[in-house]
Parts: sequence; structure tokens; C-alpha cells
Amino acid sequence: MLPAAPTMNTPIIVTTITTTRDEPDYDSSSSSITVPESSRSWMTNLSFGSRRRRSSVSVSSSTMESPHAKPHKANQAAWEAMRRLWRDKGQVGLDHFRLLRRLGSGDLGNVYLCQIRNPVVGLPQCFYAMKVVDREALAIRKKLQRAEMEKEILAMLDHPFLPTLYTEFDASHYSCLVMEFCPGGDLYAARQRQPGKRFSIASAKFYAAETLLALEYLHMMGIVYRDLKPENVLVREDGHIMLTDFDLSLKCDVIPKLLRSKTRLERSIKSTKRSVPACTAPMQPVLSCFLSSSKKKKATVTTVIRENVEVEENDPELVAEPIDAKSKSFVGTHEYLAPEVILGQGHGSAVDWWTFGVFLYEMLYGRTPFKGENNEKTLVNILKQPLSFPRIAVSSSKEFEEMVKVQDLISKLLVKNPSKRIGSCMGSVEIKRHEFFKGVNWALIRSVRPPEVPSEINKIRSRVLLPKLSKTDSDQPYQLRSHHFEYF
Ligand SMILES: Nc1ncnc2c1ncn2[C@@H]1O[C@H](COP(=O)(O)OP(=O)(O)OP(=O)(O)O)[C@@H](O)[C@H]1O
Repeated sequence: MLPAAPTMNTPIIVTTITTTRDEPDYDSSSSSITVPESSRSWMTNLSFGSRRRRSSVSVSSSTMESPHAKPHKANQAAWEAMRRLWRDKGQVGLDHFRLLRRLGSGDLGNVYLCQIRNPVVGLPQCFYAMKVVDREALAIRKKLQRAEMEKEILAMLDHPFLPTLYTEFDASHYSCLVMEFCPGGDLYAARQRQPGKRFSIASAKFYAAETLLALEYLHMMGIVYRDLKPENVLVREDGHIMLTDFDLSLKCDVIPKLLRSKTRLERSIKSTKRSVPACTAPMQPVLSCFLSSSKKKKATVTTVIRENVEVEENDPELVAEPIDAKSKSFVGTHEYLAPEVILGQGHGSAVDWWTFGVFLYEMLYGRTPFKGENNEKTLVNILKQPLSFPRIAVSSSKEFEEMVKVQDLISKLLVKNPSKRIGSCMGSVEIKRHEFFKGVNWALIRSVRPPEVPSEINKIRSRVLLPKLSKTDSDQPYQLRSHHFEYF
């Protein structure tokens, strides 16, 4: 039977019992939890097995003392300002920041726009996004470990399309995470602004390509994201994307593999007999360059070569996909849930390729593929309904060809059986090779001009016209209490 489906604006009460492993510790004390609806996101987890407690990562010491820990950000003014603040003050706390506006609220806490209180001489005044979570409140709601998992994951990340955690500290019973600020809103809002509330194929391809690279990196780090949707893809100042919100992510071990194309020997064997699938890699490297900084050793790839296999490699490919990850948690957003998540039979990294298909579909068609009249019907549709595409007008034969290609890719992503889904075997490599992405320069995509660069007006709006912190704000649960407003 399907789990109880929540309706909009009502709390979700779910009483599913299952066992999990590799979970970031959700509530295990009760078989029934109430999850307030937050945006379109919801989550339930009911873990009764043994769970590993994860210790919180001290970003303050790991990243700030070592500015090279985030090489992609090393030249950023925002990073440099934070590094100098740390160096000058010896530690960073809430009173070093001026909180300007509330940017948004989620299930775990509030996110504020902020600046360093005393500008660092010689550097531009930078904006930051500070996520503030009330640890005491989260502990009562059995969600503290979700917040800790998010912090742990954020501390690991160093990628152009993922958030940088500049610093973190505690203030009383609040945990504060200082991250990159994205002034361009999210892709859900951006889609609403498009003609017909749909992105053009070119725009969808751009956003999908950048999102794919972010997911690829996460998988290499052993992180199954599990909550892809346009609302979680933010737009940076330069128009490129930043995937955010890691509180539903699953962190697990990943053993990277180096796949090579067929050798002469294998090709001759194949001509007489069907060979093994490509994902049964004959070589298994131990890769350390993708490990978190705390585990980082030398960035080396050691290749273990299977005996009796001819060593002639043509363009070997690295595949680091947490294929063996297994979770039975019921997490995600209704319209984006993968069939295996709904069935509770255990899911792994292939859920991200399913959600990637839904994401691509929504960007192009302005709605998700299996949406029903209510959440329960949506879940039934996901399990039973065949995929279909609405007819939309195309203006040229080139656009028609592109539409055929993207539909083919979506059809391969939205395969209900996860083991037959594109990406489930070799991860992002398979998807990047699809005809739809032909011509995408993956290495230089950061230099491509994005479909929309948030205009100066938008930037000013998001900085100046966002709702001011009000009495109502201060009265809401899980916010900084009034005596903390002196910091604003
Ligand atoms: N770096 C950022 N720059 C700008 N706005 C942000 C940033 N991070 C978060 N926000 C805004 O704050 C809102 C809440 O943030 P976030 O989704 O991280 O909170 P959450 O508690 O994890 O939410 P959820 O309930 O979806 O899990 C987002 O919807 C977004 O609008």
C-alpha cells in the first residue's frame, strides 16, 4: 500500500516502518512523524535499524586554516574576505556579520542575506547567505541529524555549480552556515517568467548540463542527492547554476572504476560471444582525489588490473557512481519521487537520474510528467502510467530534431526499472554521451554565456526589496529569538 500522501499546506503524517542503512540518522524513536509541508518538498523517514551517528564537521578549522582546501574558490573576494576575517579575529561568530534580509525559509531553518560587519580593507563588500537552524527545535522535531548531514556535505563541496561553505559557527543554540549568495532566484521562478512557462530547448539544455555536472561530482563524492527539482537549483550572479539543499541527501561509500573501451582481445571474443556489460569494469582504481579534505591523501589513481586481461586501453573512462548505495527511506518531493522510492524496495544513485528526467521534462513542458489530482494519484501514476509527451509547437526542423533527441533522453531516464535506467550502470558518463548533449563542451561550460544573467534590477530587487525582518518573522518558530535581533 502507498504511504499516506500529504496535501498542500497540511502536515504530513506518515506511519511507514522500514529499515535502512547508510542513512544520516533521522528519527528512530517513533513510528510516526509529522513533517510540515515546506514548499513542494516533504520527507519521511522511519528508520528502525541501527544507525551510524555522524559527528559534525568543523569547517572553521578545516577550511579556514587551509585556504587551499577549496581551490575553485581560492581567488574569490568573498572567500578572501572570510579568510582575512578569520585571520584577524582568530574566530568567526555571529557578531561579525550584519544580517540584512531574510532570503527564504525551509523545513530546517531560515536563510538570511548578510555581509561582514566591518568591511575588509582593500576588498569589495561581499554578500553571503547565512542559513540559521535552531538546534534545540530540530532536536525536538528529530531533524537535527538532517541538519548535521547537510553541514557535513556542504563542507566537502568544492565545485563551480555547488555551494561553498565559507564558515560555520554556533550562536547559542543556533547553528549558522555562511555560504555563497545566489541573487538570481531559483529555476522554478525562472521558468514561470518564460513564454508559456517553459524554457526553450537551448536554455533547458544549458541548465540540465550544469545540473548534470553537479550531480556527477556529488556521486563521485558518494553523495546521492535525492531532491532535484527546479526550486533547488539557484541562479548565481553570473547566470550559472548552484544546486542547493542537501538535507535529504544520502552519503555513502563509492568505489570509482576506470572503464576502458574494448581491447582487441575482448573485441575478438565479442565477435563470437556476447560480452559482459560495460559496467562490469575490469579495472578497479582506488581514487583519492575526490575524497573529502579530511580524508584527502595524495591525489593519485591506483589501477588494479584484473588478471588475464589484455592491457591495451583506448580512452579509459572514470566512473564513480555509488551504484551499491541502498536506502529504504521515503524521501523526496512527490512529483519527483522515483518508483523504487515509492515501492520502498531500496534505492541508490539511480534515483538522481530519474529526478533528472523529471527535471528536464518540467523545464521543457512546464509541468511534471506524472502529476495527478492529488499526491496519492501522483504516486500511482509514477508507478503505473506510461510516459507521454504533450504536443508543443516547434518553429524549425532543427528544433524538431532537438525535441526528438531530448524526448529520447527523457524516455531513457524515466525508465521505471532502476537497473534499466540510463546512468544506473556508468553514471553521468552515459548521459553526457547522449545525442541531446552532443556538442556540449563539458569542460568549458562555465565560460558559456547563460540563457539569463540576472540583471542589475533583479540583483537590486533581491538585495533591497526582499521582505524586511519583521515582528512576524521574529514570532515564527525556529527563528532567532528577539534578543538576538541586535545582530541585525
Ligand atoms: N545561497 C543562497 N542564496 C540565495 N538564496 C538562498 C540560498 N540558500 C537558500 N536560499 C533561499 O532560502 C530558501 C530556504 O533554503 P533551504 O532550501 O536551504 O532551506 P531548507 O530548510 O533546507 O529547505 P527545505 O525545506 O527545502 O529542505 C530557499 O528556498 C532559497 O530561496
